[in-house]
Amino acid sequence: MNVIQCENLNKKYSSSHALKNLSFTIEENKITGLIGRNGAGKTTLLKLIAGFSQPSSGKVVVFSEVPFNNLKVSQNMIFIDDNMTLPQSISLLDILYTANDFYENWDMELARRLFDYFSFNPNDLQKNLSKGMKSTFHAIIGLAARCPLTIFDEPTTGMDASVRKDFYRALLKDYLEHPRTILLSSHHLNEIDDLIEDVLLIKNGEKYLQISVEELKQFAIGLSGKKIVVDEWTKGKEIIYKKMVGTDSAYVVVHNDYMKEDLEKARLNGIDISSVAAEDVCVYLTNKTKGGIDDVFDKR
Ligand SMILES: Nc1ncnc2c1ncn2[C@@H]1O[C@H](COP(=O)(O)OP(=O)(O)OP(=O)(O)O)[C@@H](O)[C@H]1O
Repeated sequence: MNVIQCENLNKKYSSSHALKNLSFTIEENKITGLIGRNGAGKTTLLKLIAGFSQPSSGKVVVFSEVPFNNLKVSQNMIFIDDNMTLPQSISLLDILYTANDFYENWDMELARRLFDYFSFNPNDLQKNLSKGMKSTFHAIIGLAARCPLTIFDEPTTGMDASVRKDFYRALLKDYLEHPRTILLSSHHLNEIDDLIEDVLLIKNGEKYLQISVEELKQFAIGLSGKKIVVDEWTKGKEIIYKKMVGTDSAYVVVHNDYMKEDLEKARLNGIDISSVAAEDVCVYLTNKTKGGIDDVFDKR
């Protein structure tokens, strides 16, 4: 069953066209990573799904309903980001007890355990937390609420590496015990590629790719060697990234649609063939130019 369905979704602001004709579906009980560069439209899309804003045109359907101002959607969904508005004058612990009354599936024991594990002071106020602690507290709410649709928009902002790891591990463990539909936007695909099942990659407000992480890991290969030989073996291929190495060698990333035998032949011709990490594939695919930042310097 699809929990989210978007059809030709557009969102225009006065100065920008943030989402352009986005169409996709998200299945129930999957963790999907929403990946895209700064300004790609991730937050805009997540807010439309959450029902916080309305599309300029096109359709967004969540739990078979239009999410804007919709009680069924808001009862079954939680949206976690670093701007969450929480009561400013009640203590952190009281916020958790308030959430306990609000969310049907709330697990107070899990919330307390995580709260203690991350060394929160029950009497602190949310407004006095550091940036990373605030994100961690919001993440606890997102996990313990166990909403059928859980949206995390850049949930790890400000968290240090160790807390980020703990959070992702907690998310995975809890998801395995209590499967639900989770949408997670992140700039760090390398940190979540063991966690998410599918990737929705958006570029300049458009859907670029929606595939499983496993497929993404096979999507591209890197060929390196003498430029003249690499050029020959990548002729007519979809080039995703290209850089010169030294004066006469090159590293080229291409969409992997080679036959096994051809790759063997390329190896015999002195080409080194390597896999490309899922995160790098996304970075290359969403680069403005094939050479990335190197092009700024090479064209002087
Ligand atoms: N309220 C707004 N008014 C005008 N433009 C907006 C507004 N919100 C977002 N935008 C524009 O829409 C585009 C997409 O922004 P959005 O915040 O959705 O991107 P993002 O992928 O979440 O970026 P980041 O990774 O930097 O958080 C950007 O060009 C942004 O400037």
